[in-house]
Amino acid sequence: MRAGSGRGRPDLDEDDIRVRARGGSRPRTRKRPRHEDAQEGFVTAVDRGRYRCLVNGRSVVAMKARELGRGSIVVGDRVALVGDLSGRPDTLARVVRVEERSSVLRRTADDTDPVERVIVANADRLVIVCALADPDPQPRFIDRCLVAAYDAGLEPLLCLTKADLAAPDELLALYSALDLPHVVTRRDGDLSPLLDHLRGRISVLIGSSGVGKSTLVNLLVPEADRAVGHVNPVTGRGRHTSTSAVALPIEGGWIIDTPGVRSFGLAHVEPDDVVAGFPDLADAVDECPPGCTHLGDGCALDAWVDEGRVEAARVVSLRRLLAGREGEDAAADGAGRARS
Ligand SMILES: Nc1nc2c(ncn2[C@@H]2O[C@H](COP(=O)(O)OP(=O)(O)OP(=O)(O)O)[C@@H](O)[C@H]2O)c(=O)[nH]1
Ligand SMILES: [Zn+2]
Repeated sequence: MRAGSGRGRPDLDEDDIRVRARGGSRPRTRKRPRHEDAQEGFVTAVDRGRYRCLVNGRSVVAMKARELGRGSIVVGDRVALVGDLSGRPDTLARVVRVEERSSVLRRTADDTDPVERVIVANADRLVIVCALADPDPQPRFIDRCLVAAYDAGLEPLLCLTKADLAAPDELLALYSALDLPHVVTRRDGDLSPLLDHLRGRISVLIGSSGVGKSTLVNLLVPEADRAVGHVNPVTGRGRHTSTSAVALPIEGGWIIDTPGVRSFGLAHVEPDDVVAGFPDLADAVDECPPGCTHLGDGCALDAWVDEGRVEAARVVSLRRLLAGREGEDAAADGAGRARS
């Protein structure tokens, strides 16, 4: 609801891609105009062409220099700025350079915007937040996020919330073959295991509606006060915001909250890289005939399921992602249901 509301259809940025686009999805080096006096900054929020950046410990609002063209600037970007860097109210600096990105995450295309847009740059960890109950856990959502994380080169962390309502064992069993780091949280529980994973890192939080993301962020970064949600993170004024990601400082690192981001797009991910998100199925897939789509006859996964050597649920999940990649709506279904 927040994402995209109130904005017209903006022009495509050069690093946004149509759902069916192939290739060209890797981070790229940008042109570098000279600005000797430019200062380094870190983008913490983006709203309607204004960028909030942390520069020398000060929070500065900036616009994009014309010479940067159509390329996007997103939360997590490392940028160079010139102009008024005082951070005083109603001042505006200029971003003159975007440094090469070490990773990019794209949100899913959806009905209102058929383009997978880059929403976060330079993250190194994806925290997949999933409730153990209320709403029920959604392994397909987790699997989709795992594929996105591995593809983007982010380390996944499974964060299972609401352990006071249900035990994590059944869900964890599904991922036991994966060597997937996880933490379990509960109401009034100890958050230090989670904090240990976040310290000094750039972590992105993703999860369906109601799983407890805001609750976690408010406990981890009390001054962020995410429950309020009506203060524009860029201008600081009380206007409803259309932002889709905000970086909050946490113990030498950043935690990036993604309100309104339903899931991450996979349309640009090659089938082999989707399969790579299921390392527990790798040995089975090795026995597939050359060029196997894993969706039709002769796929070795069927035999492995019949022989009880892999979890049927995992194969179903992989196939849903592979089949749904062309029409992202189908694949996003698992993630979308909990939102409605
Ligand atoms: N029992 C229990 N309830 C929790 C826990 N964490 C959060 N909740 C409750 O779950 C509900 C949803 O929590 P939020 O933090 O708003 O969830 P969210 O993921 O931010 O949801 P959206 O803002 O819709 O994306 C609230 O009523 C919380 O109080 C928990 O560990 N245990
Ligand atoms: Zn196969």
